[in-house]
Amino acid sequence: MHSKEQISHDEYQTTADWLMSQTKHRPQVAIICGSGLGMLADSLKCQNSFAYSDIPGFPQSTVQGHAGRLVFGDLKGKSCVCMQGRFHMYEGHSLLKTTFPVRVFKLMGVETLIVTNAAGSLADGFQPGDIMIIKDHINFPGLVGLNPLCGPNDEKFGPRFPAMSDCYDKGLRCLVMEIAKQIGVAGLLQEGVYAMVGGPNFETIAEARLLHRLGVDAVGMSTVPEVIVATHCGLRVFGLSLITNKVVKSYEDSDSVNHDGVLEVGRLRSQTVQQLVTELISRMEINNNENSNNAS
Ligand SMILES: O=P(O)(O)O[C@@H]1C[C@H](O)[C@@H](CO)O1
Ligand code: HPA
Repeated sequence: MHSKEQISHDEYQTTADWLMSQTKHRPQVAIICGSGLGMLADSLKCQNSFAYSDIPGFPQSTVQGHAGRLVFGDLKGKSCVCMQGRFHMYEGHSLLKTTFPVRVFKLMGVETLIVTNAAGSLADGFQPGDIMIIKDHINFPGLVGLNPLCGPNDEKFGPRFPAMSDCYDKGLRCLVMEIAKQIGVAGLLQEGVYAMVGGPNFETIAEARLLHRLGVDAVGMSTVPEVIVATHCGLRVFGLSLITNKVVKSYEDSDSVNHDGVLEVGRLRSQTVQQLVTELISRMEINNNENSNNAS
């Protein structure tokens, strides 16, 4: 059972200490790359990278389009760490394991987490290739008790009952809207609600209709556990979904979604996503509390 598994504070600290012994970078910003979005790491300068298989305590990526590499580097004067590949519940990882890197980042001094994902759209006005700023989420696994915060609470990371009503930072969302206007891609930008489902199968038509009626704008199989754990330990969060497909909602529709198509849209939009994230990092304010955090 997921909720019986525990990871001690010392285990997170061991991984953080190992990484800090292997790199001089002390990241302020962490980026998690969604399916097909691993190129976000390419803009980092003075890179140090580590295969997940070499990092003590790290799970392994098994999904195509998720390289399984942690890349440290500088971007526009900010120190960053980028996960080229994330962990999904459907791969068989517990939710604690899928979110393991987030707490490690916190212990390394990260203060802002940028999450990206590939997602299918339910909202009528969205098109494949659109980029949705996440303003809120619905945690479907969480509604049935699958939450990374289940089990004993580690007060050193955060409270037993954390608020989730403002987990996607409003200032960063407005900043990205502004950047999109300035770089001429505002027409691609949407804002909406992301819902996490367990996967790995894509939605049935009845499920798609249910999600649509519930007000979900985009659906995917990740991100929410990472955001919950990040919010719990006080990280500032920004999230975006690349809309890779429309979720089929009609029995008359002959379209169907597949992972190769998802990766293809990632490739097509990679430059725009990279530009938005790079400008965001460049312009965001950082507290400069070098490696100081209250989670240690
Ligand atoms: O890691 P993300 O959420 O970007 O991956 C999405 C959801 C599935 O893992 C996969 C389906 O194509 O892409
Ligand atoms: N559904 C769930 N996850 C996804 C989709 C989708 O349509 N597209 C990309 N990830």
